[in-house]
Amino acid sequence: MAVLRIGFLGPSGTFTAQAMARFYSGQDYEGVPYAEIPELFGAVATGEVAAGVVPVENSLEGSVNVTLDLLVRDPAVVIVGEVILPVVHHLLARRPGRFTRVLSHPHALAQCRAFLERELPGVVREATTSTAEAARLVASADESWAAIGTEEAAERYGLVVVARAIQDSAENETRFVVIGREPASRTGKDKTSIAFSLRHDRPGVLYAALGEFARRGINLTKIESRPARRSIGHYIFFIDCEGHKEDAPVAAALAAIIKMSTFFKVLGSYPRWE
Ligand SMILES: O=C(O)C(=O)C[C@]1(C(=O)O)C=C[C@@H](O)C=C1
Repeated sequence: MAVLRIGFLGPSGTFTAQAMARFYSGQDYEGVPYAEIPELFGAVATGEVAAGVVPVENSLEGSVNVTLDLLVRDPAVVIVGEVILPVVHHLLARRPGRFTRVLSHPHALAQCRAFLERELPGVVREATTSTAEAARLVASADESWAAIGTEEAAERYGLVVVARAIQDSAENETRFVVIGREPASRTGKDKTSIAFSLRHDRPGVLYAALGEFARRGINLTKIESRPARRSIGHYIFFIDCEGHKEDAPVAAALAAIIKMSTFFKVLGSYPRWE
């Protein structure tokens, strides 16, 4: 059988690469790095790769907005799995010293805010497309540049770990989703992700929508709203619930919500990460 080609937010040494390795452990696969999340969605949609792994939310910083927006907008892509990983950041450099610039993914810089304010006040923070890309750039830059990233990135790009575990919380973790073109099959331990916009024609519609889950005893694992990218006051709600969209109670709740919605999309039903 042909080796599975799996897209991930690269280059090698990102947290997304770790998530891919966990999800596909024991399987014969080849990781294909993409520098940007939209490009990776495109590669999954066209079949250039069989599936892709992207970050979706972090326990300190919240959602990865570009991923949520693409899950809503891309008609060819569904969530087929999830991975939740502890995220431990290190300060990486060519050698210890005084730093003038620190590079990383904006989410990583934000997850280390307290350390940066305390230990590197006034040092310029520069956003990169991933933590590993920051390490790759620092490896060939001035010695006063540092990166925030994984130990694996330090090894891969020839850097040393200057400060360990610099994230604001020891409990820091990121949830990743695996995206594909064909829905995942039902396992009995599934989760369903939906996105919808509600009609504005009567009070209490969000309350009514949540009630459809509550009165069927369906547990929600996430609720979030994002701007619908129109004018103020228009939102898209993102809900994750336990169960598969074909389980009778979930199917009934979703059917009721569709009737209250101006937009509705099942982003996927997939095995829960445990
Ligand atoms: O840059 C990386 O290493 C990534 O995999 C991206 C990412 C993110 O987008 O949140 C993933 C995990 C961490 O939360 C920090 C960065």
